[in-house]
Amino acid sequence: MKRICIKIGSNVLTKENGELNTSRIKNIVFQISELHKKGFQCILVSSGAVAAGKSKLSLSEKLDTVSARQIWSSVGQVELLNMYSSFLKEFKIECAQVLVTKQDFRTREHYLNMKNCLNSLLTNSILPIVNENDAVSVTALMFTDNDELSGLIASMMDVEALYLLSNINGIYTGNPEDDDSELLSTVNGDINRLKQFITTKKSNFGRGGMLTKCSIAGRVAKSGIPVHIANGGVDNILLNLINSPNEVMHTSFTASKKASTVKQWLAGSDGFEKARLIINKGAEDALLSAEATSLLPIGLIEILGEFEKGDIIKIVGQSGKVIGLGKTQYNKEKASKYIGKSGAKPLVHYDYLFLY
Ligand SMILES: Nc1ncnc2c1ncn2[C@@H]1O[C@H](COP(=O)(O)OP(=O)(O)O)[C@@H](O)[C@H]1O
Ligand SMILES: N[C@@H](CCC(=O)OP(=O)(O)O)C(=O)O
Repeated sequence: MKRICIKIGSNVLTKENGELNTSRIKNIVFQISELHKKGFQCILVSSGAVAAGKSKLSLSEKLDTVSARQIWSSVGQVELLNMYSSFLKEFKIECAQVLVTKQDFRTREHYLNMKNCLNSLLTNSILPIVNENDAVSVTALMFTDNDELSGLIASMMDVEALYLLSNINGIYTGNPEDDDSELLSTVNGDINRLKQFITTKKSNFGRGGMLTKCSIAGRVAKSGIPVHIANGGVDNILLNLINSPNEVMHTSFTASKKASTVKQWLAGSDGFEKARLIINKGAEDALLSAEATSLLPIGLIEILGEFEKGDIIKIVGQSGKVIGLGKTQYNKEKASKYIGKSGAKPLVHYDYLFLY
């Protein structure tokens, strides 16, 4: 069964004034129904709630931005799901609303509950429509945007591909409006070179911007899932991307070797680390070499924060470069005794290490 995750940005789903774009949503639903007929399982991560609510409700300017966003998103979400649900019914497809927060990815229990729910929906041919629970997810607890959420869902559900549908054809080598900017068709590996091309400009209701989109696409591709950025405003873009990708303007992030489910989980755990381990150059070179290498305490310079056995930690080089995320084999107290010393077993075993 081919399983894919499709993320659709606010600007694809709404008109300039923020109202939901019914013809666009109808075409998206049509494409999903066609994919269902071809045996695809689809997970839809849909933005658009805040925009839809904003177009419906004008609020007092005195109202603080958090409350305004909570009102708009909770009212807009009703509009959004109602529209999806009524259009899907024409194809005899049921949909389900799944609202999540970043915290739900922090605890293994919530993570597995979410995974079980999505698997159960998919095996019953129900379309899960996932969005951030903006009613409770405010300030620090938020995802950067639904690109991040869709990357976490893609890793968690081990999909065949992640499609990020935006209001742009893909990543350009400069300002997309400039004639001499070219569309990048493929991105292999290191995404740092893309940063020179990307401006902080966002679409009207966009939250994260292209830089966020790229870093998430790069991480998901590194964990073994191909990612495609394309223009959701083009009719049948998804069907064309899947059926004849070479004829469609888009940017594809080539997937590395598929990581294990544990590594996929670690890949999505950025921000949930309990501590940071500063490692020396020798350890950094060893971890980043072609050899499968575990992190030994002899390579540690400093431990910032507390951790217990089994906690997630972030590994950082002396230069400040983030090397990866890992799950510890023992706690900080024991690790501290072995900093810079040989003779201890690996603090992070290779099987529980995700390298950027
Ligand atoms: N080099 C670039 N190539 C393509 N888009 C870019 C680039 N630099 C900045 N952008 C901007 O990124 C926007 C898409 O990001 P975002 O607003 O977060 O979209 P979405 O709402 O779909 O997540 C585009 O509308 C474009 O204005
Ligand atoms: N939960 C928010 C998502 C905001 C968001 O990530 O928007 P976008 O950057 O357009 O995908 C909403 O539904 O409006």
